[in-house]
Amino acid sequence: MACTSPVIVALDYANARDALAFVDKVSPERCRLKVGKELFTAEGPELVRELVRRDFDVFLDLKFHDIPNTVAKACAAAADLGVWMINVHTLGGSKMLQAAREAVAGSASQPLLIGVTILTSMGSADLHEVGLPGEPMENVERLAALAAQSGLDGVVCSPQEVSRLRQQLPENFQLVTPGIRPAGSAGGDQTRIMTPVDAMTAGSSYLVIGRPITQADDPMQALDEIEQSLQLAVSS
Ligand SMILES: O=C(O)c1cc(=O)[nH]c(=O)n1[C@@H]1O[C@H](COP(=O)(O)O)[C@@H](O)[C@H]1O
Repeated sequence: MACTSPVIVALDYANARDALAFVDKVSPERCRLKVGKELFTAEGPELVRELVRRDFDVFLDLKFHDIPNTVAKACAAAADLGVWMINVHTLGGSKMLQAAREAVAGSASQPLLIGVTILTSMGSADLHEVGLPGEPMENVERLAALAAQSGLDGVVCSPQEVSRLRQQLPENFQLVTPGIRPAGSAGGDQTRIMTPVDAMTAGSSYLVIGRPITQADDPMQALDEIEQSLQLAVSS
């Protein structure tokens, strides 16, 4: 049975043992899983293959950002792992994005190819520091349009930009949103945040959620409460 939940749990654990202790308690129908830089650097592709073998939809979040040739080869290697979704940085520019698109199109498994716009940890002061003028919203709009023109399947953005992007981009364009914080949970290093229900109401396709689940005293209860809030919102 395919997963119908929008929740992608970010497995930001230091090692496979800790990650699998969480994974053992969930099923592929219940949620999707994200493997990012910490876990991948520690454990490599074998853990990714194991999650794919267990039938999970895996988002391999390595945010490739390099010259077009290197990114294309990295995307092809990521696609060969059989993952469901991969990502690249849109700030790599259209030539890099198109090279990534061609590489994924030529792969056997053809994962969804998603472009990171402006990291959800960044506010306007952080953008100005690196020479990007304006507010996060206008930068995200510009980079999302570039991703769409370059043939990507969607973008990573904050939930705060979703309702604007939904008016500008094709209906099937995937809006993948980290920066999700249930009411009362710590923001941590995230700047542009929203609750799970508000993000879905705005039009997010997927909610990427890490610490509010993985660092909770009871991760399964935290996941359960998020799921229940989403179900309540749908039925009300
Ligand atoms: O590409 C991502 O997944 C990503 C992009 C972004 O702009 N912001 C962002 O937080 N992420 C990832 O989403 C996850 C969010 O984790 P929490 O802040 O713990 O919920 C982390 O694994 C980040 O690496």
